[in-house]
Amino acid sequence: MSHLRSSSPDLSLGTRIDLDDLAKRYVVGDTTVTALSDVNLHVDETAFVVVLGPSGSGKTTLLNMIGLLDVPTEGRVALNGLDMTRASRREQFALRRHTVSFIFQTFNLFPGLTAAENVQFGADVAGRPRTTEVAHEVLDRVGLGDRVDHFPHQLSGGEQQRVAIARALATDNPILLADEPTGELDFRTGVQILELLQRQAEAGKTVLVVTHNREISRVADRVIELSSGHVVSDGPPHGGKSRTEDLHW
Ligand SMILES: Nc1ncnc2c1ncn2[C@@H]1O[C@H](COP(=O)(O)OP(=O)(O)OP(=O)(O)O)[C@@H](O)[C@H]1O
Repeated sequence: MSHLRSSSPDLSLGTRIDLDDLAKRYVVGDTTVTALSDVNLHVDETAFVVVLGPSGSGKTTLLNMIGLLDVPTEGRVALNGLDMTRASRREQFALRRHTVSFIFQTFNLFPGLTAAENVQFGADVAGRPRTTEVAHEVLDRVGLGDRVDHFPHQLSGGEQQRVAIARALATDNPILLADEPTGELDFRTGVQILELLQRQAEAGKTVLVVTHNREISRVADRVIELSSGHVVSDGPPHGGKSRTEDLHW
């Protein structure tokens, strides 16, 4: 994989995710936990994709595989057609840096940095030029142009999640991976965050949201349902895609 250079701008172009015959097993003492098995998944559209499943079904493990944060026990993970299971750590680092961005349930902002500095950090990590301008531009885009100098503790939960989304957008990476991004938020704020994520998919990103909340899956373009580490269904939401106004939880 010598074509994979750490600073290659080509790496950020695609949004294709391929998981082939994937399995992940954890060995703890005498017990082997199968977190994922026989997973075959292909995402090559820019879309709002929801991975739905109950607690322990393997959602976070799946996200970690796609985000190259962990390696599978069996099978293949490819991003933009590049087989990451055969790549060196350095090559994985390069691809991760230019392809995926993460959004977490608990926001994971740096408490000692302002909103703008948190977002600028994302742009810096991705090696983008003019990161101060980028930070202000994306904070404007998520509706926080008037909060740039606020620290996380001076922001509401929803605003903190917007900063986290802005930090992910500041990387300009094509795939956004969000683990229960509305889990800490009240219903109304959660819906606003979903709308913001939907807009990113409409603007050309692949947005993959992991949740146990079936209601959220109603507004997805595609729902991948996990049960005990298996993909049990994959397609548009039952009854068609709903509008966020029709959600209740
Ligand atoms: N590092 C680990 N070591 C051992 N077992 C693990 C590890 N990580 C996850 N597991 C197990 O793998 C299974 C899947 O875990 P995972 O966190 O992916 O599920 P999840 O669907 O994201 O759950 P939740 O919604 O509760 O976060 C669970 O049975 C869990 O106990």
